[in-house]
Amino acid sequence: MSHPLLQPIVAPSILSADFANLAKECQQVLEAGADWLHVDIMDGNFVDNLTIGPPVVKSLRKHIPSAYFDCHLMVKDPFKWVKVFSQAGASGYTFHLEAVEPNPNNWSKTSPRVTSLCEDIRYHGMKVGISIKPDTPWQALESYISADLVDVVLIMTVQPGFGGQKFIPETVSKVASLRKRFPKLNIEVDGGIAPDTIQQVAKAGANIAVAGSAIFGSDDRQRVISILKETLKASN
Ligand SMILES: O=C(CO)[C@@H](O)[C@H](O)COP(=O)(O)O
Repeated sequence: MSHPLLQPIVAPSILSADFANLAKECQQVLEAGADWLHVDIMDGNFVDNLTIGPPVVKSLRKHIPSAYFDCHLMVKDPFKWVKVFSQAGASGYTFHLEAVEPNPNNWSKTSPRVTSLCEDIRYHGMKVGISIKPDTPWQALESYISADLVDVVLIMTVQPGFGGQKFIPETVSKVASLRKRFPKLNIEVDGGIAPDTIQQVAKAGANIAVAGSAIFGSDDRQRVISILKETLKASN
């Protein structure tokens, strides 16, 4: 039952939207062709920034009942928020491997904590995502994907914490290795994704692109979304 989503998807990161007009901004990018809304949840602990919490997702869900809210939890304790985000209306719940298993020496093993978190997310009716930072090897995810515990893998192409950073090209080889190993896996990339960087990640095998500043900072959001989508389509 995993990987039912595999298709080109563009997910604007609402972190770069005008928060005072958030519902309108979300509706506008969806009308401009976006597939998902990417919601960056930061707790000022796992990363040095504080952003959106469950009440915001709940309000947005009320205004936009049909949207796919792709929630990216950059938080120290992702176990704590599963139920509350599910009740708020999150569609996908992506946590960081490094938050659950901070010791790199354990990344070659299967962590029962990671397994049980994946199961809990599914139990609460959300798609399961695991994210890794730029320096974390893709192999750390291998056993969870093989065990069919994961719907989406989120490869950070910048250090998590802030929008508007420069894309890290060294992350592209991780996408390529994952695609080679798992031809049907949903691979999402996030950070510095724009019309001038999408080509390399799409060619490497990413099928889901998150973009914040490139979309919300543009005068022609529809055009940016279309370039990202067409580039993903051409490579998938
Ligand atoms: O998760 C994060 C940052 O931690 C991202 O979702 C960024 O918010 C994407 O923003 P851009 O790099 O596209 O501006």
